[in-house]
Amino acid sequence: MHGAPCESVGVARAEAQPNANGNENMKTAAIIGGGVIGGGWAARFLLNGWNVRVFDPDPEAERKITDVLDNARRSLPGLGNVALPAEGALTFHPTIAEAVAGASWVQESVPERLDLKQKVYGELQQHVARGAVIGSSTSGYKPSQLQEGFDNAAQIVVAHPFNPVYLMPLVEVVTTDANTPEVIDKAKAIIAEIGMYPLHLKKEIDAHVADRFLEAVWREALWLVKDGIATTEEIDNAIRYGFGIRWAQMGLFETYRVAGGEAGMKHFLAQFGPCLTWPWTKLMDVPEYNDELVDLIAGQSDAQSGKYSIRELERIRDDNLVGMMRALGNTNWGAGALQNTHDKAREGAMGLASTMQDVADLSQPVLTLNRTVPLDWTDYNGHMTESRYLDAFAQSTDRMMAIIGCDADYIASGGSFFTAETHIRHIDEVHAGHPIQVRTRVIMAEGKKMHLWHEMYEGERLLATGEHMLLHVDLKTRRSAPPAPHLAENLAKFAEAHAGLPTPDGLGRAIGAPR
Ligand SMILES: NC(=O)C1=CN([C@@H]2O[C@H](COP(=O)(O)OP(=O)(O)OC[C@H]3O[C@@H](n4cnc5c(N)ncnc54)[C@H](O)[C@@H]3O)[C@@H](O)[C@H]2O)C=CC1
Ligand SMILES: C[N+](C)(C)CC(=O)CC(=O)[O-]
Repeated sequence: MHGAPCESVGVARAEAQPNANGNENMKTAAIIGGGVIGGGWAARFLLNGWNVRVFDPDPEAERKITDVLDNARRSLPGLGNVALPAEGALTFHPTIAEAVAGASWVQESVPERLDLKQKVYGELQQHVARGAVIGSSTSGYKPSQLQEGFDNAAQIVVAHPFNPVYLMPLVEVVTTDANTPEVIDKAKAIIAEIGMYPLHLKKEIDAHVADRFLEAVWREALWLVKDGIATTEEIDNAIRYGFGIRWAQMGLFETYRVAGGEAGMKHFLAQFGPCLTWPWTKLMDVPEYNDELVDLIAGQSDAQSGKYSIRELERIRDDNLVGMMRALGNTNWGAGALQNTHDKAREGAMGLASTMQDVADLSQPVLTLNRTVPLDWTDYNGHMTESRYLDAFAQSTDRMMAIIGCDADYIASGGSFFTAETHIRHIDEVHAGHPIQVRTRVIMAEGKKMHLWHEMYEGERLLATGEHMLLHVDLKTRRSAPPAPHLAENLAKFAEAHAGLPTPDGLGRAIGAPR
């Protein structure tokens, strides 16, 4: 179970959350082929609250999906700043007909062989409800090749993901004239709902967009190794110490625009356009695929990374992906901005209020944080590190400020709160991947002062308390000043309502002077 909103606090008025395992209102996805990619799709849907039904003839499929799910449960819940809904139910089925029953999304991820995929589509045509979307994970085939000869062509689209599907947001959506606008809209909406980014291509093309880049880079890298210019490790270093980091945040064109200096892209093109006719690339020329090439590449790869198991590499990759995407979230850019938008859309459903009107019961502490401890919040002691307690409480304070009306517009108009004093007590430890919630009380609101009391819980286990004194300031003079009347009024409502609650244990505590 992941982060169900707590019932006993002043949570936002929210739509009822579906509960795990068996709620018939839950959405259902069918996964046909549960290998590397199908397993990733299964995890993405499950952790976003969907029921998942799998068909895969491999007797090892259940174990393999469980392994992928372990990785996903470890990394995805902490990616965003809002808890995920309760997990759906995962079931395995002996036939395609049984697996697709009740599914509104069917994702085909069988091996990349057109004859095999078409055989599967023949069965899907007979059993999938016509209102459902059928997405194919194919890396290279065009949707017209998958639709050909089937009378349900309208519901078949390419939905090409990236590995690991549970963390990577991009899905290339490729359609044809056979697809109805309803199917395309539904496909895009469901992809967005599970936290991904649907990139709808203007036309179909072999290998879509991203794999064409990857193929070009891959071919050139194989040449560089074959010709003895660089090893696999040196090529990886050229990417990870160089353009790979840039690409992750600005892509290709925006990066080159900046590289053109003040004159931007035109200057960049004037400077580097002529290189297009220089012998910088062998892109159209493919190295011969033979045992010698395989031994060379695989041998260097073993020497480079053989000290790690694939499982270890997956975890290193996932830790890094989560850390990078969370860093991009702090600057609200690229994949981080996408995650922030996804979080924002789910706040209400997870019991988090944004305004006074959202708060169902003013007399109770307000739920101001409902999230999972992310991988990058832990330290060498293997638990959430101390600075993140302040981070979490600061997020709670920000939400409380927004609720009383000190939102982005108010701050832009010149008023805000500064924290004058903080006291945090660490009561119990908590680990990455665990759900935490903060409940907040207004202890006192007088003139410029706002005195807040935060309690952090995992379930009903108290983890920490934070006592914070804030002062309202005029951002022009940088001096304390009275808040706008509507803020003062809202704060007073909370202070009055919370005054009826028992005095919190530890309120006003200081670290005593040495005796
Ligand atoms: N591995 C990657 O990096 C990516 C792969 N893809 C695409 O995803 C698809 C699947 O690739 P992977 O997951 O890598 O392959 P995989 O080999 O890991 O998994 C394929 C799974 O399909 C199952 N299978 C075989 N025949 C089946 C059938 N008739 N019905 C149901 N299941 C069947 C196999 O038992 C296996 O578990 C391919 O189209 C591939 O191009 C897309 C993005 C990335
Ligand atoms: C190698 N590949 C063509 C299967 C890769 C993809 O399709 C996307 C990815 O995850 O890199």
